[in-house]
Amino acid sequence: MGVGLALLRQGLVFGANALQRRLSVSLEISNKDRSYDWFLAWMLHQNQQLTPRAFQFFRSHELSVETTVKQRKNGSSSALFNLVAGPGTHWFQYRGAWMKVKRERETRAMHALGVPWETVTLTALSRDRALFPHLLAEARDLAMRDHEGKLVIHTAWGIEWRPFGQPRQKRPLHSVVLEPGVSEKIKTDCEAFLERRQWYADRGIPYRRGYLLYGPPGSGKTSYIQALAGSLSYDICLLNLSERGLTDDKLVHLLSNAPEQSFILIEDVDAAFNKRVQTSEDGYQSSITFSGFLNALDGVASGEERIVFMTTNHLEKLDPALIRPGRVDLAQVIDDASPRQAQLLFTQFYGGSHNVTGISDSEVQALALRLHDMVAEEMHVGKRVSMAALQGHFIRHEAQDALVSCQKLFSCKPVL
Ligand SMILES: Nc1ncnc2c1ncn2[C@@H]1O[C@H](COP(=O)(O)OP(=O)(O)OP(=O)(O)O)[C@@H](O)[C@H]1O
Repeated sequence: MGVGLALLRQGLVFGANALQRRLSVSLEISNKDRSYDWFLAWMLHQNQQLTPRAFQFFRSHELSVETTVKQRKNGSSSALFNLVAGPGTHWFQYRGAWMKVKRERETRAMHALGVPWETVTLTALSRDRALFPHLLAEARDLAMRDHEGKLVIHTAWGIEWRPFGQPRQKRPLHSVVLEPGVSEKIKTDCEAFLERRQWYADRGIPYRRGYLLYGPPGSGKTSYIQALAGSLSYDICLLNLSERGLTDDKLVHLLSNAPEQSFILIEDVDAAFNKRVQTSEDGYQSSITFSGFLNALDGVASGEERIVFMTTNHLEKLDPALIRPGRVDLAQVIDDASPRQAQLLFTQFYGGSHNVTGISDSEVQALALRLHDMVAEEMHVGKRVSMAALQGHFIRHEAQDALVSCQKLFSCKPVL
């Protein structure tokens, strides 16, 4: 009797397993893969839409919170709390099939950035294998739709690039006021490069272009690069050379595996390689070497497109090896406010549709002209002001008052 029952039990277990194998398909997605974030965002989206027949969560008791901070136009911000399926088991229905989501977190092993490894295992109670590609394609399309018309900033995650934060509203290129012709020069160069892929291939020249924007802090270097990326529908890959754990090998990998249609942005490149030894402010010496960095910039000769933007406040500190043609093809100074730039920034700020001060546009123009003359006079005696300082000043003052207290913003600075 006992033997019979044991056999029956074993038979049932075997049968149930066989049935499960035949009637269900499973898919494992780890947070090493890009589709992991897409899938979680898709789950969240479905949960918010709550289209009961297409998608339905069993009332789950294991939740995680995802907080998104949204900046409003008036500068204030609000936080949205979204409850997503946390580690544990959840069920939902997709295209008529029940699906089990098992989200697991590995607590012992951590990712280099202190993020635990995670996996979600999806098991569909259906024999239809096409469900997963459908679901993943939906999740990817949703993520792409979210990014459409927006600027995505990626940062390095170990040897991978991952989107950092929410996609941002693109900044119009004209809102970064540079000296006449400078923006056009850089944009035209970049566009000409993008049209010459075949030209490079025919001559066996690696298809890459390097830009260096140099000048004092707050002159608009970063803002311009981001606005340019947005105007060309490119993303930004922000590379921090001082990051702990970054090695020469990882750098080569990151530079050769940047997402398509993206600029690689390396800020303050002088700080990273002062005197060819790489140190950060707290004295930490990373394992990247200067020659390793140059090799990574050169990369292996390949047809892959690569556009690198570097910025610095101190051109004189850069090693000539770094700024030779091939590594830096176009170097452009982006300086403190010129009289013309200050005038334009003023009219952009207070004039046209932004005119909420009640003064006429011609009065705004007249004030802008006075600012133009003030900047010219100050420059004459060796005093200058950054565009960032002017912007900050305009934010705090009405058009009529802006000029009164403007003078104290100027300080003596060496001319580049
Ligand atoms: N030329 C400019 N036109 C419009 N706004 C500007 C300009 N320059 C700076 N700003 C404003 O000042 C702020 C700082 O600018 P940004 O970070 O681009 O300067 P930066 O040159 O990259 O500075 P740093 O060298 O310190 O990194 C931004 O909010 C930007 O809007």
